[in-house]
Amino acid sequence: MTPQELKSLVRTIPDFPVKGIQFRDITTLIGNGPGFAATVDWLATRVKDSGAQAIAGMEARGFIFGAAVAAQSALPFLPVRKSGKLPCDTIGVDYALEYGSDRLEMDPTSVTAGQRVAMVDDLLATGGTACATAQLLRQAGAVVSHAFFVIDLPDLGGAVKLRECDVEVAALMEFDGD
Ligand SMILES: O=P(O)(O)OC[C@H]1O[C@H](OP(=O)(O)OP(=O)(O)O)[C@H](O)[C@@H]1O
Ligand SMILES: Nc1ncnc2[nH]cnc12
Repeated sequence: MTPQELKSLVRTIPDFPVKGIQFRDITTLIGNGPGFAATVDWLATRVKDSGAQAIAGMEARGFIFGAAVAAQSALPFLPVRKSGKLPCDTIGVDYALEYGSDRLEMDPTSVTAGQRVAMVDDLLATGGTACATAQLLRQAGAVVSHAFFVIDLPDLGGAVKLRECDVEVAALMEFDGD
């Protein structure tokens, strides 16, 4: 499937979760078997080329793609979770989103010192989630140099912000604000 065909599988819902947001919904993409497989293949190829030794995915939509890519690549998967979900001691970080704020936490012992960890998520908007995740992973001892997304919303500046945090970015498709 071409990137353009994959893009056509993403559904846009206006005014969700708040008025003025064009919500780019991957439900319809992952609901298409060949589309989901081609998306995971695209991500797995980039992860392999990056030399990553593990994949971190951000709850919740990052788990869908991150875990699939990790399993296909036979790499460890590190879940970066929303606040209060992990039963162990955690490290955490608060961050801002396109439509609010949140907190992410992880088990610091899930990373080994110097491990090269790539981030995988469904969508890059302001970059708040991915920058916060890079900060957490680095605090735990990881080397974080790459992030891979299905969707980038370039108007929101996430790729620029991530490069400022020394993270290289690649995305399968882009949506302009409209
Ligand atoms: O670049 P940013 O501005 O940080 O936005 C991108 C993040 O927003 C969405 O997650 P959300 O927090 O809505 O959670 P969900 O995956 O649980 O739906 C999306 O899955 C990314 O993780
Ligand atoms: N416009 C958007 N659509 C889907 N998920 C998002 N996460 C942040 N902004 C988003």
